[in-house]
Amino acid sequence: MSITPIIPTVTLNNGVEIPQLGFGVFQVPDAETTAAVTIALAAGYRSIDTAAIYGNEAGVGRALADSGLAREELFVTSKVWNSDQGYDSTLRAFDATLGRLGLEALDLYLIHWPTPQRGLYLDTWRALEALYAEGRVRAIGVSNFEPAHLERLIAGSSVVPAVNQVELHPALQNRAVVAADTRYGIATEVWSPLAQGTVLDDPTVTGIAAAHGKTPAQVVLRWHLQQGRIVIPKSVTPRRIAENLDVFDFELAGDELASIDTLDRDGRTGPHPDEFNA
Ligand SMILES: NC(=O)C1=CN([C@@H]2O[C@H](COP(=O)(O)OP(=O)(O)OC[C@H]3O[C@@H](n4cnc5c(N)ncnc54)[C@H](OP(=O)(O)O)[C@@H]3O)[C@@H](O)[C@H]2O)C=CC1
Ligand SMILES: O=C(O)C(=O)[C@@H](O)[C@H](O)C(=O)CO
Repeated sequence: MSITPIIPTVTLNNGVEIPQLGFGVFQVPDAETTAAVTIALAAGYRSIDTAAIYGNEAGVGRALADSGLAREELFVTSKVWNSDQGYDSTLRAFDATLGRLGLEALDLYLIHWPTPQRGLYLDTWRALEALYAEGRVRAIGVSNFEPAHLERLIAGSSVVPAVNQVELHPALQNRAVVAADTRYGIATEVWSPLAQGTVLDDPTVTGIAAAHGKTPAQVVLRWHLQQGRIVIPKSVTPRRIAENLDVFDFELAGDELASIDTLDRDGRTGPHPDEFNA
């Protein structure tokens, strides 16, 4: 008999609690998203990370509606895409996102990328602040914000982001961003926590996995969790969806965490936020 794990939560800077482990759906076609999210919810995930640009908010919404789970049991995140930045266009994008998801409110809404060349992330943030003030979203945050972007945002606004969702895994530990998040009281949420699978054959990781009778993916997720980070691994493979949740029955020792720390090598899988201007 499988037991549904209890997923710990992280308390955000406005008191809202977010599950520390959620389910990401980047690169999952809309038609396949309902099945993947349904499997994830049945396995015990309660937090789903999507974005307008993923084109699968409707698929997520169908799975949420069919799940039979009460709305307050779920934590749903989406993001405003770069081309929708700006005050009015962000408000319109948010309405469209809610419509596709079939929800009345979001749990977390993020600015997807700063795209600093546009010069619009402050206007975009003001729209998120308005949505937050109206109670249409329980927490607002950013994604892919470097320390300088955070500094400018916080200096020019009244709500400190609750979350900064950034690329982080053993090969790209993004220490300066984590330090800035901590300094400002922002929770770091990790995208590509498994580096899209590319760190799973590293001998340090496989050695620790063998010692614990766990998989490399479970070891990498545990490394994140024990450092307080929020993770949103993606999989469309039922066995892996369950595997990635089965990480609450073992603990890495301090020297094991430290040996994974040594794998940092600027191994970015995505674009640098200062350069990404799509
Ligand atoms: N804010 C942002 O800019 C970004 C946000 N994200 C968010 O973060 C989420 C996670 O990041 P993502 O880039 O998808 O990458 P992940 O690091 O979660 O890796 C996903 C890849 O790893 C494979 N995988 C998953 N679990 C296992 C396992 N247990 N063993 C072996 N392989 C495994 C998956 O394969 P398979 O599916 O075939 O099982 C898939 O190829 C996204 O889905 C999205 O929600 C991602 C990128 C950017
Ligand atoms: O997955 C995301 O959330 C992203 O923003 C990126 O992966 C982006 O869409 C991209 O494809 C960059 O090359």
